[in-house]
Amino acid sequence: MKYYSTRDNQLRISAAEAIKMGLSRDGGLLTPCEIPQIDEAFLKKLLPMRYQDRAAAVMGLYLEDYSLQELTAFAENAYGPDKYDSPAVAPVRTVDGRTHCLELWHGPTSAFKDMALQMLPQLLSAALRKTGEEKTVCILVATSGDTGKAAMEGFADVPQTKILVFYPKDGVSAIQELQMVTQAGDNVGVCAVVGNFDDAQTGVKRIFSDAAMRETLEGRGYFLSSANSINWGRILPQVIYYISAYCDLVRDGKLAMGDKVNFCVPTGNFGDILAAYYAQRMGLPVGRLICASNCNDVLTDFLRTGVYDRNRPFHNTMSPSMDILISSNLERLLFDLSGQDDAPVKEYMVQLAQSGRYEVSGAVREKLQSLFWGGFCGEEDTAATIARYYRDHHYLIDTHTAVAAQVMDQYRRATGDETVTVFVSTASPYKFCNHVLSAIGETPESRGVELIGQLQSATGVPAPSRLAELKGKERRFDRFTEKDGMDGVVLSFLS
Ligand SMILES: N[C@@H](CCOP(=O)(O)O)C(=O)O
Repeated sequence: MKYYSTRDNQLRISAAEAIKMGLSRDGGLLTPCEIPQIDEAFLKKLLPMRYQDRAAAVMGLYLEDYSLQELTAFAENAYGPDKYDSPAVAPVRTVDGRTHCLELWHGPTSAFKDMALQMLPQLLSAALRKTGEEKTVCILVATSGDTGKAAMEGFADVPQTKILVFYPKDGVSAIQELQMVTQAGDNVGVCAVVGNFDDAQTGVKRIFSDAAMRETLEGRGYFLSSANSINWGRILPQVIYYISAYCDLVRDGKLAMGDKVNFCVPTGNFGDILAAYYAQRMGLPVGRLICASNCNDVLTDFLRTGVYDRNRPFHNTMSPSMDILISSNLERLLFDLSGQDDAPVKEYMVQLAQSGRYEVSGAVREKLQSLFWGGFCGEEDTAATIARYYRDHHYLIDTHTAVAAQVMDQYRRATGDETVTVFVSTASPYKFCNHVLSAIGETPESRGVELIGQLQSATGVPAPSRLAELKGKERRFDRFTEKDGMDGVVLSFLS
């Protein structure tokens, strides 16, 4: 299967090349030319399998230039017991008869990003071999908190790679920041940007498409790629867990094969919910995709009106990983809903860059609204939802998961839809101890990593060991830059 770009549907490159490049040279997102179809027979085969084997089977549908043997080995490495504290890898926890929670934070950095970022370095290293690449790849990452740490954890000391992460100064949680600035590895770098996540992501994308920068780096033996969800090698491993969750529900008698399920996904960059959309496009019986935002509600408005308008205040919230107003992966959805026509997509993206706003055609809006439903959850409701889940279910959820849980309720009230719904839990509550403690009625007694013990004592819920181990770790990075200085940081990192 070949890959093309959302801004050039005549392009044809292999999966290995797409993963190696990360982003198309034309600024578009690399996307499979066909969506492989799955049926009940395929799902039945997956039912008794472990997550690792399901992962290899699903990825094999898209990555024709990788053998099943390779993919199986990658999945064993990515999701083994040395990495995941749950043998199920992505367990589905039942809240009530028609509500389940897909927990995606059992990996090494306690966020859903591990699900893809324990896999991507292996796919990328193989891509370097398969394409005969001799230069070193430098992965540039923009993060609003979770991707940066997960990407560094995955790429640390991987041969022929370097990784540089930009995060918004004062825009991530204390524990997310500590996770990043204490990262081990000789090939890693971290830099705060004075600005928000959109500034960091726009800066990274600008560097990617800067021909002069590319030439300079080539002369030094480097080329750039991405570990953000703009890389297809990030999205594909995320498709797996939606299919796997469905199989778990059927296997455990919570759903009959063929019955539809809704997914409610907290999302900022639109990558996680896009993966659910691909699962649905492949033939997974999915009803509605519920897109949950915090008060950075640009996606809610877009799904309700067809107008994307980022000209609005940027809020720093207690769910910082979703503090985003430019959602990169929407571009893949628009391309698909436009019948894989690159012309309208290019036009939307030019308008977005020039005025921060675009409006999709009536036909695209109708398709969007039949597939998706958007809602947002403010700060008070986020805290109240954490408190409610803890009180009613003794279930401790993080701020992002709470946004999803609350928007799921809004959806049910607004539509009366009683379809079984899985809401997605994207991070451990221990990454956001201060807000979680306050939400459950405790007064945080200190800050940052010091609060892990307090949350554990207050709730009896065990903290992920890797987070507990952060205490006392040496801070290796303290660099920061204005957004205009990001190029200089890249050049000095790759000097
Ligand atoms: N929520 C992200 C922001 C980047 O999104 P990605 O899915 O494109 O990597 C984060 O936590 O960094």
